Amino acid sequence: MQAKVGGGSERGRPAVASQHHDVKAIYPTALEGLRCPLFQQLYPTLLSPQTTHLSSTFPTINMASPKTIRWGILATGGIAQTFTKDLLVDPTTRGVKHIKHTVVAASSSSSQERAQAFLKDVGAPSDAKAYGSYEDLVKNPDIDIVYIATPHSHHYQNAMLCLEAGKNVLCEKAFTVNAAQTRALAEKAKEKNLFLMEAVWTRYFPLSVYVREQIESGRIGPIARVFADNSMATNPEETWSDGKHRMVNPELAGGALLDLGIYSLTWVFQTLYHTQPENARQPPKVLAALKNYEPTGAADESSTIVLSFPRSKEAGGEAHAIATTSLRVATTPGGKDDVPGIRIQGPGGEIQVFPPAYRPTRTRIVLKDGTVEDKDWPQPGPGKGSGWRNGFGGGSNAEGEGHGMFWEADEAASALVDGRKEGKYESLAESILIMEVMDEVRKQGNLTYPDKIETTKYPTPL
Ligand SMILES: NC(=O)C1=CN([C@@H]2O[C@H](COP(=O)(O)OP(=O)(O)OC[C@H]3O[C@@H](n4cnc5c(N)ncnc54)[C@H](OP(=O)(O)O)[C@@H]3O)[C@@H](O)[C@H]2O)C=CC1
Ligand SMILES: O=C1OC[C@@H](O)[C@H](O)[C@H]1O
Repeated sequence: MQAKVGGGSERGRPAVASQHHDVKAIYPTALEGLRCPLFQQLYPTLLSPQTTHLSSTFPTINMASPKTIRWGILATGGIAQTFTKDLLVDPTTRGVKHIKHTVVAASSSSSQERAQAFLKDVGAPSDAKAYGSYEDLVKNPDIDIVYIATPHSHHYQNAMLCLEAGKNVLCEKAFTVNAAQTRALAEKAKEKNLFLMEAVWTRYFPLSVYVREQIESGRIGPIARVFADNSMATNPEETWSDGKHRMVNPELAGGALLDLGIYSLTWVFQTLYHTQPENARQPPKVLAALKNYEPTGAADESSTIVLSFPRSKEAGGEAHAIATTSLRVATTPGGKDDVPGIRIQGPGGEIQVFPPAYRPTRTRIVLKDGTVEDKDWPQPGPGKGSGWRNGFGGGSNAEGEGHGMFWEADEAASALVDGRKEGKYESLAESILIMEVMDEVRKQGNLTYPDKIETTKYPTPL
């Protein structure tokens, strides 16, 4: 039996970006919405029958004007370009009306000219400031939040610089080189009362929200096992023959694990860990095999991780996962998305997510009774998209799509508006736990990076 269901979009039909039900059809005005039975039951005294305008009840809420969040961009490389172009896509194209984003500054450690050229390339407002150092960027008083897009090796020092200067931070994955560094950043953010989030963009996709909801609804039963692969056949000796690229260079915390394996672990954690009630979440036991990339000595070319999550009997008992990553072999050798790199299995069936694991646009649910539900999750966009193309692993945006980095930016901006200090789909504690798992994998595989990038001493020149 083949079924097509709502949310996402059915194969071959136009995109439906939002997961929300059509509340407007039921409650045509916000005031009527607040008079619904559930709201009345929860807040019986908030609205009197005489209330005719929301402004009399919530004088500070102006529903007509979105709050604009002012971003500073730290570094001007590949992903900084993609992120910033996505950031500047009008949020209403994805149904987001309560916030807007603007770019007020960018900085490059190479030169001020490079930062200026970056701002022009991404289409930033003409009055955005260009800086030739990260230190100058964080002094700008008009920045609400800094997006950090340097190699992993530099995240700790760069994020500390921002937090010390009183800036909120969205920092690219992998958060840091090790768990001790993420812990130190989390403590600093707490001390300074600042927002801090790891930019694991995939967690914020409507597709990920849907997968977690399917698990939480219990329709395939308690999840017993997850397979998650994020691998690319890159031919590293040829592509990065001088060994200096961040993917293979130990000085830049190179290797598959921190760059690609983080997504395999993201899928394991967001399905097996994050879907559990908070008080039931327990760290997994970890067994790992790591193959070193010989030409540069200290960077993994492949890592394979077996995880065992303790669970109560009522919650289905111990659950297992296998997370894999490689720079040598691919999840889908032909570059097509025909192999489900992610399989989330319960006694009632399985949820499959098709590659790439970091930017999937297709899911399939296969139930025990033979039901198959396919869905497409195209990224909404401005009609132009960010123009992203993956230089070494294949893959690109479909015509007219955004890249999808705006979802995490929306979450960071919403958190600033709400006064929250962490991302809602991955807390700092969960980021730290995932870093601990990666520490353990490196320990079992004898992989260490140079002291200057493993240290928590700040400042340390790199
Ligand atoms: N979420 C996602 O989909 C992706 C995330 N990433 C993450 O983003 C980060 C950056 O990756 P990517 O943009 O591909 O990398 P790039 O090499 O393209 O850019 C990194 C930038 O960091 C700055 N930088 C500062 N110090 C150094 C240094 N010693 N060596 C190299 N660059 C330096 C440079 O900018 P400047 O000269 O302006 O200072 C450089 O352009 C990584 O942590 C990676 O994991 C990467 C790709 C996709
Ligand atoms: O985050 C990422 O996703 C896409 C990959 O191409 C890239 O190497 C990685 O950093």
